[in-house]
Amino acid sequence: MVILITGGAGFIGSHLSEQLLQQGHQVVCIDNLDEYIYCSALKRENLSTLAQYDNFMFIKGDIRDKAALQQLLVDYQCELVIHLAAYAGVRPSVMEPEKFFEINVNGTLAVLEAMRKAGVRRMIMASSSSVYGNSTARQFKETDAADQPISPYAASKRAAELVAYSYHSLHQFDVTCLRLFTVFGPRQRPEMAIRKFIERIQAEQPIDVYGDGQSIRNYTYISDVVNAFLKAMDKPTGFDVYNIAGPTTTSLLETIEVIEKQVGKQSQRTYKPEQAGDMRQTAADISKAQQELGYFPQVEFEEGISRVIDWMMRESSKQLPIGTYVSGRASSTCHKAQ
Ligand SMILES: O=C(O)[C@H]1O[C@H](OP(=O)(O)OP(=O)(O)OC[C@H]2O[C@@H](n3ccc(=O)[nH]c3=O)[C@H](O)[C@@H]2O)[C@H](O)[C@@H](O)[C@H]1O
Repeated sequence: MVILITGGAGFIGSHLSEQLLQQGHQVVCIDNLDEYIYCSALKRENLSTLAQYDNFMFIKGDIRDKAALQQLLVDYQCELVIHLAAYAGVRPSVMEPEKFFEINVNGTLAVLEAMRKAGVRRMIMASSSSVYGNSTARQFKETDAADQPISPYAASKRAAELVAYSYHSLHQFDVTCLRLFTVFGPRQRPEMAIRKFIERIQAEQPIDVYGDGQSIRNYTYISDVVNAFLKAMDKPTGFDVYNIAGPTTTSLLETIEVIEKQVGKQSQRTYKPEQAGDMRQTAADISKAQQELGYFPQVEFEEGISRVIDWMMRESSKQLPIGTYVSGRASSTCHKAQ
């Protein structure tokens, strides 16, 4: 199958592309190698892995360029779009909401419109656990209301789902939205907690702990997320949303303890106020994905952490720059995470 992946140079996109290429699919990746959330050198490194495959094609471009996107879809005779391009990150979205809406909502609309004009009507898109807001439900279900987002990022992801629904309704698009729960693994974005914590604990530098440490996350290992996308490709028609999450939940303090144990060092913790836009807890009911997609997460949290640490040890020998979000723009020098 010929598949167009938006945002294919990023963390999830590069892992998914690799699997699809290994399965013999032709992958056309469009990515603007943006520097906003983190350094593009890391995305170029991801691309270098994919460039080894003959069935991989990379186009540096912006998803809002509808004409170019339409041309790509036609030229390569794409049958499916996997839409991952987005500004990610709850906390930066509070500071610059317009940017998040411009890419996550208008960008999604541009992709859908280009698809309509090119006659491609199948999309799988990455949504987010954040759409559930601070719901008091013990485990979020797809049938729960998702109309009280607590960050612009969450609102933008929910809006993208709704725009996609309108294309399903008006133009008979088949759309599958995967609501991903805090994904982690090798190539993870540098400003996300797990990567930041491992790096800083290893380097014996202090870590910031937001709130009282009791917030809860249902972390999901990257290979389980890739598997969810592959399963969704077999799902035939209609419009659906699915929770995609790992097997367990952990509190922030438990997460830090697991990392300390595996790194073999104690953290130096600086407690900071709870961050605006941060969810208190995420926990998924994944029974719909189990029943309808056959999605069963395989990687336990501790095993996932151990794999990330192994990867980071291997990477540190390459001395790659580490970019991060710094007050509204990626650090221009792309040095150490803040
Ligand atoms: O599921 C999602 O939809 C989202 O998952 C992710 O968001 P979060 O669950 O907030 O992950 P992440 O930043 O790793 O913080 C984890 C915990 O560490 C705490 N945290 C974080 C950093 C830090 O320095 N200190 C800290 O205490 C922090 O307060 C939090 O309690 C994606 O970033 C987002 O793009 C989106 O995809």
